[in-house]
Amino acid sequence: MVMKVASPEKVVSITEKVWQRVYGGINNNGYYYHHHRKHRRRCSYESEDEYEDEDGTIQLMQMGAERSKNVLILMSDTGGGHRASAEAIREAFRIEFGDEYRIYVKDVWKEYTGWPLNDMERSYKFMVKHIQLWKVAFHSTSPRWIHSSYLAAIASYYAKEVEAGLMEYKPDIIISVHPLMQHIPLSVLKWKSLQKKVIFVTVITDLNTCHPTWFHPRVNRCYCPSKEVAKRALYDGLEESQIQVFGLPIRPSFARAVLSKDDLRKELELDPGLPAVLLMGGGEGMGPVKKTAMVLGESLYDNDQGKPIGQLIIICGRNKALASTLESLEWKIPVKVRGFETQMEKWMGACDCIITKAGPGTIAEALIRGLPIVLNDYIPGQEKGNVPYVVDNGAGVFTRSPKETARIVSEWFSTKTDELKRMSENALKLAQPEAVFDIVKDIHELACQRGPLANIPYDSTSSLTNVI
Ligand SMILES: CCCCCCCC/C=C\CCCCCCCC(=O)OC[C@H](CO[C@@H]1O[C@H](CO)[C@H](O)[C@H](O)[C@H]1O)OC(=O)CCCCCCC/C=C\CCCCCCCC
Ligand SMILES: O=c1ccn([C@@H]2O[C@H](COP(=O)(O)OP(=O)(O)O)[C@@H](O)[C@H]2O)c(=O)[nH]1
Repeated sequence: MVMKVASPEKVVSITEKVWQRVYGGINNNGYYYHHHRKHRRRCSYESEDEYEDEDGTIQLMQMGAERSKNVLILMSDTGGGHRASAEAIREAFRIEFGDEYRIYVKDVWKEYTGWPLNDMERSYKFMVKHIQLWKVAFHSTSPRWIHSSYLAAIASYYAKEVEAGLMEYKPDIIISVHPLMQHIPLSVLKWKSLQKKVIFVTVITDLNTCHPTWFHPRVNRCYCPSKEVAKRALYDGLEESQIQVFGLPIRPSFARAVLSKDDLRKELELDPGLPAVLLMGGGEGMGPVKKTAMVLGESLYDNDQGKPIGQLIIICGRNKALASTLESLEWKIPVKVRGFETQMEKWMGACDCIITKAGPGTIAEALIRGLPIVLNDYIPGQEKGNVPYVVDNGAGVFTRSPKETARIVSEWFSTKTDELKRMSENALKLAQPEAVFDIVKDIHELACQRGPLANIPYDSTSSLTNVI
């Protein structure tokens, strides 16, 4: 719908009225003069030609079409990967589309609901510490009838709170990057008759053996990071048209980093000449980090020559106890112990290989940096399949033994440098640095196909409490 008006003052007053009706306020950027085009990538229905007017009368796009679209990314800090992917998507939207999208990254469960939804971080940490418990929880909840009924019950119990949490951000698009954030919000959208208006997409952040809660038949798109996951999605009942395989979304700073290894080492105060191994365990510093560090501290020291053959960087993430224990130790080789780092692309860029548990985010980042990977642990269930993904593609090895890990890295730094090089090349072949851009462009396409903004009546829909 195009509205013609005689003067700018008039435009403002009509716009104001509509903004007030739909959003309860005035948005200064929410109206559109056809000579004022802000971003070349805007949806084609906003093209200048369509709205050209010979007499120069100012034309106004459909109300709200030029306002920023609200995108709500649902995540939880259960591990570090969901936040990292959410931030990657936010950054890619900003790079590709400027202020056309306003992005909110939120753990709506934590902010708005009660137990157990608001306590997932702690429960998850507890469960993965008692790994058998996690294994049972993961596998026993895999059948659809079990997780669907359980999540439906939670959805009804917390309907009002989830509704408030979602509606606060007035989303035009909802992106879930978490396995437990499909069913409940989609139920709420259905109850509010908003399903046809709000675009809902899932971005899966597990590379292979992901939990079936990721797959919900009512999503507009399900972005799978690998063909293996896409097969699972099809098997679980999603249509081919719902599935896209681009890769796991990694922060654009990884794809766009330009600094050389030498410069990074200078900046991070590392030894410029010694090969470097990065040791980590996801956002929470999990896995056999301490034991591995201690064995490496010995094996990377050449006793015959009385000098180190490598240096060690340990990133402990949010595990403060681990960081302070490691800091208190004496080392024969150069060692850097760090807590939670926000510029992982720099630390990875300064190193020659990595030792990590099989976290999908860390793996995908290491592949982009061409780092051969020693996988020293995995969480049963969702991380199990990441091991063959790396090993079968020749980008790394798997061993749970700290001694074996130390032996492998020492050889890579001395007698087997050719193997290190070959694995680095294989890692680069597997890398998908553009995935996050492909994902946001596809979401943008979906938004364009939906046409001008739907004027979603967030304020006027009846409360869920009347529906349930
Ligand atoms: C006989 C059966 C009775 C069923 C009763 C249900 C009891 C519910 C108890 C436990 C729930 C267990 C949930 C298992 C499904 C989780 C799916 C999954 O894959 O989760 C993974 C994430 C963390 O992922 C990390 O992400 C990284 C990605 O970058 C990376 O992959 C890393 O490797 C991963 O570790 O796990 C969670 O988020 C788990 C949250 C723990 C929830 C704690 C229990 C709280 C109870 C209920 C919450 C409501 C949801 C219940 C869902 C039940 C059905 C699935
Ligand atoms: O100090 C740290 C440690 C980890 N990470 C990031 O946290 C994510 C970890 O995700 P992964 O899937 O590997 O494991 P999870 O922590 O989810 O189990 C990766 O993007 C890491 O780069 C980070 O930014 N800073």
